[in-house]
Amino acid sequence: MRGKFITFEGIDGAGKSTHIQWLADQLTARGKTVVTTREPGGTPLGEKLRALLLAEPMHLETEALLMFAARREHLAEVIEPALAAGTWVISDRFTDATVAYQGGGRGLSLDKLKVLEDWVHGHLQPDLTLLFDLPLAVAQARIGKERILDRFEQEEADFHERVRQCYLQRAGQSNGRIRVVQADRTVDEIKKSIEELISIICL
Ligand SMILES: Nc1ncnc2c1ncn2[C@@H]1O[C@H](COP(=O)(O)OP(=O)(O)OP(=O)(O)O)[C@@H](O)[C@H]1O
Ligand SMILES: Cc1cn([C@H]2C[C@H](O)[C@@H](COP(=O)(O)O)O2)c(=O)[nH]c1=O
Repeated sequence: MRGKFITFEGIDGAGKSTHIQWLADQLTARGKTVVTTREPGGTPLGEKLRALLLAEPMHLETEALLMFAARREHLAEVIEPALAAGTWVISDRFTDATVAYQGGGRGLSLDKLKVLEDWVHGHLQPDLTLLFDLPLAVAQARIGKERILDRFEQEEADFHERVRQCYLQRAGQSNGRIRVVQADRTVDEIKKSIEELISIICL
């Protein structure tokens, strides 16, 4: 049987990474074979593109095209073969991030992004997307202390607010694919919500 494709989304510092390995362990305990991965990245070429994307200033369309180039490679080398082999794939970000960051944050035309989405994975969408949502101030307080900020994390508050609102808008239009997880709660409370949401597609 084909594996399931689960993605985690949210503004920077929302808590995605904290919960991804935990979910992988939960699914493994239920007998699933699971691979965890991330975007941009997930392949040797994708990781090189990630390093450029997170550090080098570039035109916003170049940024969107490189996100999709890395994604094309990721789909071909990791995601599609894994799903076909019955492995579950959990990805830290996917195309919803491009819509939220390059569309909502930077203002790139959503019509152009839709063309790229249809081209690169018109046949495939995540089975479930967990959107970690929380106030920007909470996310920034969490990451502020511990990181050298990358090119996206260094953007002004308005940028991140637009990203957050774009994610929420897309969730509302997703026919239930994108589930909002209230992320300004304790890790244990969030894990409980994730368990409930995952049981929907584990049945
Ligand atoms: N529910 C929570 N309550 C308090 N702190 C949390 C919670 N979830 C995560 N954190 C902490 O917040 C910080 C950011 O979490 P994490 O790295 O998981 O976020 P992220 O969404 O993966 O961020 P990014 O997209 O920027 O990589 C970490 O220090 C983590 O330990
Ligand atoms: C896939 C994708 C990512 N981004 C941005 C969002 C984040 O700021 C970084 C990735 O860093 P993370 O710590 O691994 O979350 O890249 C983007 O702007 N567009 C995308 O499509």
